[in-house]
Amino acid sequence: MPNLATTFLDLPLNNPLMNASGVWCSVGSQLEALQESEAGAMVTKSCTLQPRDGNPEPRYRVLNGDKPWGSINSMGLPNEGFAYYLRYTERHDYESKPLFISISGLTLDDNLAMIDSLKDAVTPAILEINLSCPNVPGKAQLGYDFDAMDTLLAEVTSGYGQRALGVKLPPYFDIAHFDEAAAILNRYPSVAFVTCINSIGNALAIDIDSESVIIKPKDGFGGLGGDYVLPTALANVNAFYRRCPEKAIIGCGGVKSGQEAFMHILAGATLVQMGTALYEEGPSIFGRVKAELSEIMEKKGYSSLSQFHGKLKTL
Ligand SMILES: O=C1NC(=O)NC(C(=O)O)N1
Repeated sequence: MPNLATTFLDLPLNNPLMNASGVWCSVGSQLEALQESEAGAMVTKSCTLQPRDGNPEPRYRVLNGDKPWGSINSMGLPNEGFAYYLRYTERHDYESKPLFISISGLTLDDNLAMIDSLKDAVTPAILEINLSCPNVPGKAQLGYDFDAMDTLLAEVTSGYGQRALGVKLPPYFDIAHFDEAAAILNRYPSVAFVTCINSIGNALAIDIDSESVIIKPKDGFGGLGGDYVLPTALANVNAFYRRCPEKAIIGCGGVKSGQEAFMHILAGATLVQMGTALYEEGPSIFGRVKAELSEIMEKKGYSSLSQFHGKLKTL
């Protein structure tokens, strides 16, 4: 029986699967469901300092109906506010699985205020800073502004006392951008992990019958997830895996079965997050994907993740 156990930042996990921030993790009942699920770890919804309602609905849709190829969303960072998730970090059962807390401050000061409280709380929760929400009207994705990202990381790593933290990146599509983003990240040793990718920002889905967009915010422009983004997600995982040998990579994007989880791990991901597929199937997905990954490993004769982690072959 293959062993799906792994470690992340020296913490033991019984498997590499977890939710993507934003999916099934905004309120206590969802977080408790993840706690009870077979996920190996879990992350909270990216929070802002104050609670937010987010964008008007409809703001999430699956694409191509009965056989959905993915999703489009423009949630707009709806969340209960930082204090709510900080309170959850105080009641999480860390023995059962690690917890990540995701923050997405609307300003640098908001991010620094949240980090200061987190540092004082001395919580075991692992900080993932979201640099890539594409859906707050008027707010550019930090991950696409390299100077701003560099400034933020300098302030944040120092504000967090050089404690290990990670960043959630947008997808990049140019080798020069992989090089430049990795060069910035490598200047910050306390950036211990990189989560690739967030949704592909500002896609546009059209319904031919109504001749209309299908989500309300931003004239229908929203982040793309699901099958559509798998090749881009794998490329970003592998690009940062190659460029950041001292950092762990968390893969996110297009994972709906053991197959894509295997691909992400082969490409260099230590942990694998699920978004769209979790949104549609619910937390039972973790048991299914665990079994599928285990079956693939069995067939290939792998008894542990380390036997194929990062071992993607080239031609
Ligand atoms: O970082 C984010 N990525 C998304 O695709 N959607 C959410 C959101 O809109 O809140 N945030």
